[in-house]
Amino acid sequence: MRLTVIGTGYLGATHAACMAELGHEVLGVDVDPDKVAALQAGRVPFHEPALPELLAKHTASGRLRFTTSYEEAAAFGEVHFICVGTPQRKDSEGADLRYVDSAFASMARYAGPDALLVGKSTVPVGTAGRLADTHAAEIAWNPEFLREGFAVEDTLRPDRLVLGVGSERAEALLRAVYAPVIAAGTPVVTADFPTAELVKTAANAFLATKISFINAMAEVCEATGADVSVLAEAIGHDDRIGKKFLRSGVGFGGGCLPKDIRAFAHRADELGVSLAFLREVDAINMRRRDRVVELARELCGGAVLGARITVLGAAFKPDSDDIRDSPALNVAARLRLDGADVTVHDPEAMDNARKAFPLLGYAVSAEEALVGADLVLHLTEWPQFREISPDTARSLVSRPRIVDGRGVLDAAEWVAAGWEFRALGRPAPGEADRMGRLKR
Ligand SMILES: NC(=O)C1=CN([C@@H]2O[C@H](COP(=O)(O)OP(=O)(O)OC[C@H]3O[C@@H](n4cnc5c(N)ncnc54)[C@H](O)[C@@H]3O)[C@@H](O)[C@H]2O)C=CC1
Ligand SMILES: O=C(O)[C@H]1O[C@H](OP(=O)(O)OP(=O)(O)OC[C@H]2O[C@@H](n3ccc(=O)[nH]c3=O)[C@H](O)[C@@H]2O)[C@H](O)[C@@H](O)[C@@H]1O
Repeated sequence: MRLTVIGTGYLGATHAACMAELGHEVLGVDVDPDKVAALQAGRVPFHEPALPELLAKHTASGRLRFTTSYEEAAAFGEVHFICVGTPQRKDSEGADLRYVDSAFASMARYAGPDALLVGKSTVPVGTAGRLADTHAAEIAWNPEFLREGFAVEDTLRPDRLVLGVGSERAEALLRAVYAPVIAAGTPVVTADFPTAELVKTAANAFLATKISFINAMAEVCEATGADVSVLAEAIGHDDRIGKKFLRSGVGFGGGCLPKDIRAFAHRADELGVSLAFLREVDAINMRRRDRVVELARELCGGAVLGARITVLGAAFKPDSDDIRDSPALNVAARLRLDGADVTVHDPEAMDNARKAFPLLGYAVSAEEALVGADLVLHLTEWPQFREISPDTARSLVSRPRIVDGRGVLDAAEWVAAGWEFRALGRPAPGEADRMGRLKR
């Protein structure tokens, strides 16, 4: 089939390359000419494992092309996937739909009567219906559940496909697009527009809630001397709870979970339904960042003014260079504001971080970042950081003090190398002998 993908960011570029991998002829469209030029040259303008190989393969074969022209896109294919951004509005918690509205309007203007416009962006419930009422072209909604860092794998082998359709023809077209994925046994859920839209926001709300649940337990652990990592493991053994998304730490960030729970709570208010608990989920999440800042102050003797602080990590999660709402950079920037001399290192997100936070210091390697540090904060769990030898690190810093904001470093190893070691939601190693006694 001949497909177009409108908006070629993290979602759209991945979707375009994966649709080519499924055997389709694909034309990607973006309003950003630099992005289009990079993609057309076979270069992915962000870090996403496995995507560069796929993009190079299909741009070289000519099966995948990119353009800035909607006119060309309308003439090219019949099914158009809309993957533009839906960031948080500047003036409220709600989603900014201007890019979605503009992409649908542009496509509807040029598209022929047989075109199917398929929304993939995450939108407030009711958006698809409103667009269907506004435009003559047929509309469908096919929300996306991929995770950054696993985007290609998640697109080619998703847990499920959700097809929000208003006609048998739309369903048949989408089933044809995804035929190889469906043939591999992927469950398909067909739904009306509002249900399809809600599946997406509900899934992200559930994931965010699970993370904040364990982080709220971390707060209770901190107040009692209990250990949240043991707690998470133990409750995770219950199949009904499961171990996934129970990693406590500095909390969730990124271009999706934070803005999606805010937009969902906002939309629910408009509908007269209370999703107030999502505001608590958000608040718990933001308190974890406060807690790291507070721990940094505590470890630096009450104030960070003048302290040299190393922040390991800038991306919102490993295997990504995405710094949107990154907990690591949020903490780093706040410490800088409090007068600390902050140096950041990240294996992939340095360019993006530098652009967004030019006042922070940056080091080309973790080792360079550690030199002379009074305090080390481990805030994005890149595998590379787990390989740092506590002994080597000890020889580089001024004062061996570390906060593990992701709960993955081996405390015993760091303590044995002479480090003062703190992790969120876990007793400091020296406190272990008080096991079984309540702190308060
Ligand atoms: N990043 C992710 O992992 C996932 C994102 N989503 C959702 O997908 C949507 C896109 O997210 P990202 O790809 O992360 O955003 P992004 O910001 O990386 O990409 C959006 C792209 O759309 C382009 N664009 C904006 N207006 C346009 C227009 N009128 N015509 C053509 N292109 C236009 C921008 O230049 C940009 O390249 C959002 O709704 C997001 O919530 C859903 C699942 C996963
Ligand atoms: O709508 C979206 O864009 C996507 O949002 C998330 O994907 P993503 O943001 O790429 O990354 P996640 O792996 O979900 O991690 C999100 C944040 O939660 C944090 N996290 C995750 C898991 C966990 O146990 N604890 C935890 O703090 C991560 O460090 C990261 O900051 C969802 O997992 C995807 O299904 C969804 O498609």
